[in-house]
Amino acid sequence: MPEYPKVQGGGSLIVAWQVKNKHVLVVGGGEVAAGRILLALNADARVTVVCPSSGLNGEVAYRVAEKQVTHIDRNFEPCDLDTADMVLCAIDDPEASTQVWKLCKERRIAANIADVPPECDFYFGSIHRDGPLQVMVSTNGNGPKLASIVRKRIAEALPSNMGAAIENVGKLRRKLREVAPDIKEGPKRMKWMSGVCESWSLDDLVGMTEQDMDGLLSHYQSGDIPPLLEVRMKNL
Ligand SMILES: C[C@@]1(CC(=O)O)C2=NC(=C\c3[nH]c(c(CCC(=O)O)c3CC(=O)O)Cc3[nH]c(c(CC(=O)O)c3CCC(=O)O)/C=C3\N/C(=C\2)[C@@H](CCC(=O)O)[C@]3(C)CC(=O)O)/[C@H]1CCC(=O)O
Ligand SMILES: NC(=O)c1ccc[n+]([C@@H]2O[C@H](COP(=O)([O-])OP(=O)(O)OC[C@H]3O[C@@H](n4cnc5c(N)ncnc54)[C@H](O)[C@@H]3O)[C@@H](O)[C@H]2O)c1
Repeated sequence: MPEYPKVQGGGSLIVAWQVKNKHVLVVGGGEVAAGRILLALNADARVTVVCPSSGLNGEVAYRVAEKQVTHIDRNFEPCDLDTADMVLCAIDDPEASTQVWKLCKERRIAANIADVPPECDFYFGSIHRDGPLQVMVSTNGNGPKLASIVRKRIAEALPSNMGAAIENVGKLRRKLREVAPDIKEGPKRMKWMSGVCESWSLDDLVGMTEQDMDGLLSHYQSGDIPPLLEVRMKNL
């Protein structure tokens, strides 16, 4: 019998949820809401905030004034859910937030009620961001402060050019798909791309210019992965 991975229940399904152009409703306009709004905007969501103007904190008021978010100037009403794909609730009124949660469940809308784990379809985590790189730490409700401490340790351990390297690899992968668009090339493309990531250093990946990429890609057909210096010599 082969050894298969052991199931470790009690975790979360960690995914990178694509909310680009989806409607995210944020209920409340305080400090926690400000954090949720930024995270949703960073993921290119269309954000609506429902909260009386008098309750908006400085950051949320700024995003309203800059038209980064749509603002509904009153307390939450059930009709606010009509266009929502996701709801993030961060209000200081437990009864009202339980009401928001119940309505979301009736309508099967994914929701997070800040600080109320039984009223969350998903938890937030502590996030490190560096360009296209995102690292999220979750302690699955056990210790949010520790999540933040672990996230800082991970971030300190990462090279400072990691995000830039990933950005360049993204460019190279898109170019590779132009050079070898055939769906049947999938396995060859993937093997070659993994080889580049493994054999080139982070500094090579960061320093790779458009010309270097084209030079490297000219070796794709043969399957070779020459070092960066060799690619540059050929370009001379
Ligand atoms: C990670 C982070 C993301 C974010 O919210 O953006 C986040 N909480 C953060 C901070 C934080 N929250 C709290 C403290 C005080 C110290 C402490 O209690 O540790 C601190 C520390 C601080 O403020 O520095 C209080 C707290 N939080 C929850 C409860 C209710 C409960 O536990 O029952 C209570 C009240 C407990 C009580 O009354 O005693 C619940 C949740 N908080 C979560 C996420 C989800 C689980 C995440 C996980 O387990 O990994 C979950 C389940 C639901 C959710 O809200 O999504 C963010 C750090 C971001 C960063 O700094 O990087
Ligand atoms: N998960 C976390 O990291 C975390 C951290 C701190 C606090 N919290 C929780 O998040 C909630 C909000 O915290 P905060 O510090 O942002 O509070 P806050 O007092 O700064 O903000 C509360 C906001 O809710 C608005 N509001 C109240 N009732 C409303 C309603 N019915 N409709 C629309 N808006 C309404 C208020 O006008 C205000 O803008 C609290 O329940 C708190 O326990 C979570």
